[in-house]
Amino acid sequence: MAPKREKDRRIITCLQCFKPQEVLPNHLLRVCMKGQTDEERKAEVDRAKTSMKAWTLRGRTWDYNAMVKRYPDEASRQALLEELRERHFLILNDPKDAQAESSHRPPDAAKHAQSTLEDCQRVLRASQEDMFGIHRKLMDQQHVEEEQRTMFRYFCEAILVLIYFQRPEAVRAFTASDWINKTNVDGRIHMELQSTKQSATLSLTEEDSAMLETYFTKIRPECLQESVDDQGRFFLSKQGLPVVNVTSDLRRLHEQYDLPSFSSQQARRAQSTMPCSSSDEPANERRVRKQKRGRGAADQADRDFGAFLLQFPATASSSPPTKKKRTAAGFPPDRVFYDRWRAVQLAKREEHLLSQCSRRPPTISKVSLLIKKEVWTGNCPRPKDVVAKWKPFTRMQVESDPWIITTIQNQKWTGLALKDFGTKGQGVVATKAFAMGSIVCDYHGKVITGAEGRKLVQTIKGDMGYLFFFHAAGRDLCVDAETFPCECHPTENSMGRKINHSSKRANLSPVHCMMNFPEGQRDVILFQAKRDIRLCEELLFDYGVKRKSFRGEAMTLDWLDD
Ligand SMILES: C[S@@+](CC[C@H](N)C(=O)[O-])C[C@H]1O[C@@H](n2cnc3c(N)ncnc32)[C@H](O)[C@@H]1O
Repeated sequence: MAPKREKDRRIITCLQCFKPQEVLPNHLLRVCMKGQTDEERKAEVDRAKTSMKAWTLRGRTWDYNAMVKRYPDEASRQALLEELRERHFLILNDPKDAQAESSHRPPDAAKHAQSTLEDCQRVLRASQEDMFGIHRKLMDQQHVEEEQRTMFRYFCEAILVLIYFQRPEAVRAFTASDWINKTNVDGRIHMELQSTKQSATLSLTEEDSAMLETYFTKIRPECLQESVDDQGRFFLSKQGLPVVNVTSDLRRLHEQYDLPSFSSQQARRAQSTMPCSSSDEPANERRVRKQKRGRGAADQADRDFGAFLLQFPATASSSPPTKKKRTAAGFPPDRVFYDRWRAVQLAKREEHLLSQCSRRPPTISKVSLLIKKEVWTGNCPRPKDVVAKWKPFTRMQVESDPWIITTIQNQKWTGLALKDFGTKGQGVVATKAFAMGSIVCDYHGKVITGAEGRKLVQTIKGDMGYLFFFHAAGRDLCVDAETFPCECHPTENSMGRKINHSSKRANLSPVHCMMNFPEGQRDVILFQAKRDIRLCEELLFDYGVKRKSFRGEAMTLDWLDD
């Protein structure tokens, strides 16, 4: 029987003797800090709590696949693996488990013997391959049976219960908002379960997080129904109702794989009380494992994903390596690298599509059209994902963007119209919505730089006609705003120069760029949307006019985010 422990007591490691203590203050008082003051002991307790918290946040789960990548040497890796097992770390994708699957204990034996963590987590390993298959199908937007979707949800619930030791109640109460507010810290996904009575912080591996994300983005939205109150919960039934019984879900997952069922309580008990030492493994099982793990498998395990990518470059247009090709090249026959390869390709394809809509965010129909033009048979990005990933330009993209370069030359900016604003004269309005970060147009005119520009900056104050910018890129430069229409476009309305001033309602920022024109680089002032601009809104920028008596317009330029 498991030793009696108070229900929610947290074990904290004493940083003096490095032994875990149930009641650290008492331990310090009696043993490690006997002769010291209460304040010193209190400070020590705080120090130990902080250390424990940091350890919990960093996680105690190691992924064997990540270890293979980091420690290609088989012998050192095995030594590390043994050490970690002895210290009761949780090893994901442990090669030891793969062989243990077929020889699981019958239900009765599991009831009587104290369950190990491996027993409790067996269902995750047994179902992993199937779940990756469902994950892949969902990513490919292929049809996934209702039953498989439900199993995938059970699997995600089981991850939280059996790997992260959450109580069924906490999993039930887990909300979409908890998930949305997660953060990535050094490759671990930190998430606060705010909705539980005692808020808990989980530190998920990227792999586990990817499964939950797939549920969240591909399965959950299909369950949402307008007439059903989902209470903002993360896990929903196919009717869109919050899941009620996580324990039953777990049991059904076990039944599906013909495995004895393990409860969350058993998993927590196994985690806190059962050693998970390699010596638990019967000698004959170990031998069988060694025999099964032939030289080929060891070699495969030593190869990392980087080598896989070198062998099979993942570009937007490349075909995925078939199982035959993967195995012929000495890589594992399973789909772990294959799946990662497809994820890399998907990202490249999204990048490729986004590069064709760099100036402004695309619409879903535009992305769908772009995808149609490609000859991709599978692994197609979803238009709405592409739209969601659109980001404002980086400086480098802007400076070489062919559309912007051409449009500066021909002054045919789209989505802009002149409007009469009475006392302030004409102004420019948006005839289409511009998303924050979009390049709207340029401030057209001859740019005067160097000594001449500096002289103008110093002497021209008070003269109308020059919109002068100073200290752009560490230099003084002015734009001739007097010659209108400009010499290069005598018949065109240069929209940028018709934009009125507002310091409070400015929706554009002037930014300085060195545009890469075919004839060479040139200074250009572009207007970038400071925020989303609505249809029919007047475009305004801050002229930088500080005093009424000052008749010129001056400003320091912003920089585009790199
Ligand atoms: C670059 S032009 C803008 C276009 C100008 N409204 C026109 O009709 O040609 C700058 C001039 O517009 C007028 N202007 C711009 N913003 C204004 C404002 N907020 N209020 C009044 N006049 C303004 C001023 O006469 C200013 O010198």
